[in-house]
Amino acid sequence: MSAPNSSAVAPTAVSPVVIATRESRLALWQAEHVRDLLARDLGLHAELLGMTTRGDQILDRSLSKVGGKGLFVKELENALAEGRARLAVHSLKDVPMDLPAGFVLAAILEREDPRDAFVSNHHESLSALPQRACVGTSSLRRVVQLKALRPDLRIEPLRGNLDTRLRKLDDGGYDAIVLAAAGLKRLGLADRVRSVFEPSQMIPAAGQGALGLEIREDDEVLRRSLAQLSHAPTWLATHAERAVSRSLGGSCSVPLAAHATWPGPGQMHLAVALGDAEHGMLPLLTAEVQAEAVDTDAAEALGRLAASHLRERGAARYLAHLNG
Ligand SMILES: NCc1[nH]cc(CCC(=O)O)c1CC(=O)O
Repeated sequence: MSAPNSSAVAPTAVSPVVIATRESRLALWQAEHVRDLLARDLGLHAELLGMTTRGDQILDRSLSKVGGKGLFVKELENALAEGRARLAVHSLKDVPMDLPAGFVLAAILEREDPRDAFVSNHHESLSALPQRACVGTSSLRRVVQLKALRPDLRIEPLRGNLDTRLRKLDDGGYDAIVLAAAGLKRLGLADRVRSVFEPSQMIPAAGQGALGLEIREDDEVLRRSLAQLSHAPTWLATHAERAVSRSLGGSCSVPLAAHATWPGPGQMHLAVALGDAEHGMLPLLTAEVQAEAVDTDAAEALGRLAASHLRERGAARYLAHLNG
């Protein structure tokens, strides 16, 4: 990593904090949202630096086959390393479990709706779909859970940004598609949601609906400022969720679901599911754990406990071919 001198400069009204962002409509909305929070809550002036990442350019192949989520993040990190930007805003679920050396998550913002949404022009819900209906999604996590709920469905790949996916539905290519509710809400598209999947039915991805603010580890001034924006319950819940994946050695080619909630004060409940990426033939493995989780260590310990339950139930069989 190069040693940019901007880390010595405290963020002030006169030196804007440059926010590196992808250029999809959702990414821009999220970066603008963070820019507005910096102004409103911290009195900091920020500007956006739009970037096209490799992940955005690859539309024809399943992302998991070409290098995964990291593709969306790496180019933004390069901008941070080179001092072209101070801050990168990410959908947390697209952020790999372990950041490269020299980078940290300075804050995680309060989570938007973490649920998956059923979107269709002719059908109200998954259970209302006719036999052998065609559902679009390229998320392995959604594929294995949809198959567990409705083995008769034909599940077809669906890639592209939110607008592209909705257009492909409207063009008649699918009876229904499944998308994150959070993205649709952020873009003012909540009216496209016919029904939401309760997390008990379709467990969301680790970090779904939350935004992560990434900076250089040595940018301590900005780190202290941004810490004020972090939402503690979301931070703890998403650290538990991400610890499941880290513990299983997961990448995005693993159809892993992890979702933490707060059933009582200080009490965290964590639901996880693991499917079979290769052929979807193995039954969905699930586990639920609950414990007090008042700090990051306890939250991550709960994540590791959930992972150990999955391992006891045979997770190795589901993961074996991934390392081959
Ligand atoms: N995988 C792409 C992605 N990354 C983040 C979101 C939006 C929701 C979020 O912030 O978690 C989406 C769209 C989707 O999954 O439908």
